[in-house]
Amino acid sequence: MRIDVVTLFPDFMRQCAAVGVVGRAQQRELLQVETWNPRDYATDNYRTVDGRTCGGGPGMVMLIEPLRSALKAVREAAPDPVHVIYLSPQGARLTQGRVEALAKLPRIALLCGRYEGVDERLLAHEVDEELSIGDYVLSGGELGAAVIIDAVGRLQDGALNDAQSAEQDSFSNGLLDCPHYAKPVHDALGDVPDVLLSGDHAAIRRWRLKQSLGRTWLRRPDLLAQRALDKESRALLDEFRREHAQ
Ligand SMILES: CN1CCN(c2ccccc2CNc2ccc(C(N)=O)cn2)CC1
Repeated sequence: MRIDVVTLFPDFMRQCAAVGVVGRAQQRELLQVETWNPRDYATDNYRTVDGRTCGGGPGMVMLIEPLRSALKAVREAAPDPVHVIYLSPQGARLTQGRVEALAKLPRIALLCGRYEGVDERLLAHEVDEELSIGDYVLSGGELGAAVIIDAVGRLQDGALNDAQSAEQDSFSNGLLDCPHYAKPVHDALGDVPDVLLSGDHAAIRRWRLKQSLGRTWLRRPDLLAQRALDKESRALLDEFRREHAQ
């Protein structure tokens, strides 16, 4: 998969994509992340990328031309069609379901707004989808772009050594993750639950599922409401709720 990022901070974006699982996915050529700086496509001597807000008001707006030229260069850089995403507080909330759909595309481009945002005419003609990573205000779209690069990059085939970890990820099965423990088995902070030391893998799987269900019920009942539970899960959640009520 190829991801092109249009941003005034290319070094920052390249660093975000160079570390960890995503960096390794790039080394394995499972993922390619390229950056494009609108300033390189500004035609005036001052490399201007922003303009005064029409109608008055504080702040500046990103100009059409440098962005349009940068996106043209993005499209021409490779044959596959590009799905252009704009990160903004006005976008649809990003979910794991949307991430999984995006991860299947051959190419996406991430347009990162700064200042007060981008000229609406550019958005209307060049952007396919507007996404928000959450209901809060950031100084630019780059952190949203970094989130998408990571969430989509780690899902590329071969990016994760243990395919299961992608499956067992919280949100992949619509539930919050269960607790995790490492040695020492006994610590001043407490002990590792016995079941995890039992070697009984069926019991361990049930315990983890019960913990995921219980935590989701306690912390994110909205997620539980979205999910049909099978017989086993309903029984485990009832058990958890009985224990929790006592
Ligand atoms: C003070 N203004 C700065 C510019 N900003 C703005 C406006 C439009 C587009 C991009 C931005 C960049 N900011 C973002 C971007 C994304 C998110 C998100 N939730 O995904 C939050 N913030 C609006 C606020």
